[in-house]
This record gives sequence, C-alpha cells and structure tokens, in this order.
Amino acid sequence: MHPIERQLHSTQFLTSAQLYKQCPPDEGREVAFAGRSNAGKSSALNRLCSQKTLARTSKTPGRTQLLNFFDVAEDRRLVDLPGYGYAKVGAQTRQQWQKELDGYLSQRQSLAGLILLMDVRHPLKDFDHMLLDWGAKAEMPLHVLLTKADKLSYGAAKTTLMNVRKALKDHPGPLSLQLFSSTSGLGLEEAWDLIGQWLELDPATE
Ligand SMILES: Nc1nc2c(ncn2[C@@H]2O[C@H](COP(=O)(O)OP(=O)(O)OP(=O)(O)O)[C@@H](O)[C@H]2O)c(=O)[nH]1
Ligand SMILES: [Mg+2]
Repeated sequence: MHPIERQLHSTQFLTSAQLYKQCPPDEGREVAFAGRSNAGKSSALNRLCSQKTLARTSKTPGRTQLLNFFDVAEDRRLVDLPGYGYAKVGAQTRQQWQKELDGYLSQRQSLAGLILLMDVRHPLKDFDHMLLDWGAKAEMPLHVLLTKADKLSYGAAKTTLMNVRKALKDHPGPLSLQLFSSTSGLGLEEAWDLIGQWLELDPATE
C-alpha cells in the first residue's frame, strides 16, 4: 500500500463553511480541490482517501455548495471547494459563493497548493484559466488532474495531456499535470505523492 494512501484512509470530515469566516483556524497546511461543477472533485477526494462517502458526489452539477474541510492528521487538511459554473442556482447565491471562494483563495495562509480538476474531455474552460491566472499571481503551486480519463481511450487521453501541457508551457508558477480517473484508479500514485509533499506528510508514519 502507498504510504500516503494509508494515511489518507483515516481522513475524517471536519466541518463545512458557507462563509469564509466560518473556516476552521488557519493553521498548519491544507490542499484544496477546485474545478468546474461536475469535474469530479468530490469523487477524486473520496477515491484518494479510499472512502466511498467522505465527500458527497452527484450526477447533478452543483452538489458541493460549501467549503468542506477534512482532517487528514493534526493540522493537515483537504478541502472540497464548491464548483464554479453551476447555472441552476440563483445569481445571488452564485455571487455569494464566488465571493466566499475568492476570500478563501486570497486569504488562506495554510493553503499549500491547489489541485485543479478538469474533465479530460473539456479542459481549459474560462473558469480553469481564471484559476490558473490566480495561481500564477499568488505564486500558488498548482497541480492539474485531467479527470474522467476512463471516458477516453488511453491514447486520446495522452494526446489531451500533451496538448494541455503545451498550452500551459508558459505558466509562470509551479505547475504540474497528470491524467486521473476516480473510476479506474489511473494516476492515484502520482496524486498521492504530490499530496504527501504538499501536506508534508511523513511517508514513514503508520
Ligand atoms: N467515468 C467517470 N465518472 C466520474 C469520474 N469522476 C467523477 N465522475 C462522475 O461525475 C459526476 C460528478 O462527480 P462529482 O465528484 O460529484 O463532481 P464535483 O466536481 O464534486 O461536482 P460539484 O460538487 O457539483 O462541483 C458523478 O456522476 C461522478 O460519478 C471518473 O473518474 N470517471
Ligand atoms: Mg462536489
């Protein structure tokens, strides 16, 4: 078993925050999952933690409407962010989420890195560019998961990976990319390695 897989397996739900000011104390390190609605953020979080129902997933975009915090270990957290681009809620609600998400991204000191999920079939939409630009400005390490890779042939998924890599070659900050599938488990090891580094988890911890 991958040492980080073992540690993530004991991850527990900590709290939900509707507002930035309701977030848990800004201490230690955390890694957040961002991406458009329905990109597969909650599914990736569950798969990475080998738990089926840690974060709620849904066929209907817009399931995650709060910032959800999960405790991996003391002062080590994962955060499931609400998906942008969900049209079915009212404009006012959407604006409110956006404001709280912006607050989180601009103020959160413990944020060690952002995992940006994009459906491999629809990469680099406006929202993705917005987060990429924000990451560049904030000098925030970014890691892109091209998700639902099981929906394409391996060859087609690899081609998309190469194309996205090419499109982002001039990104000024730390940026890495990989294919991922919560369904098939493709890319799990690479993602575990990265989360372990960003959260500064000791691979030797039992
Ligand atoms: N085939 C396949 N389906 C996936 C994968 N990841 C997620 N899905 C499906 O995509 C849908 C959305 O997944 P979620 O994990 O809820 O997406 P989300 O990004 O958390 O969505 P919001 O909370 O609405 O922002 C669900 O029906 C999942 O079962 C994957 O790797 N492969
Ligand atoms: Mg979700």
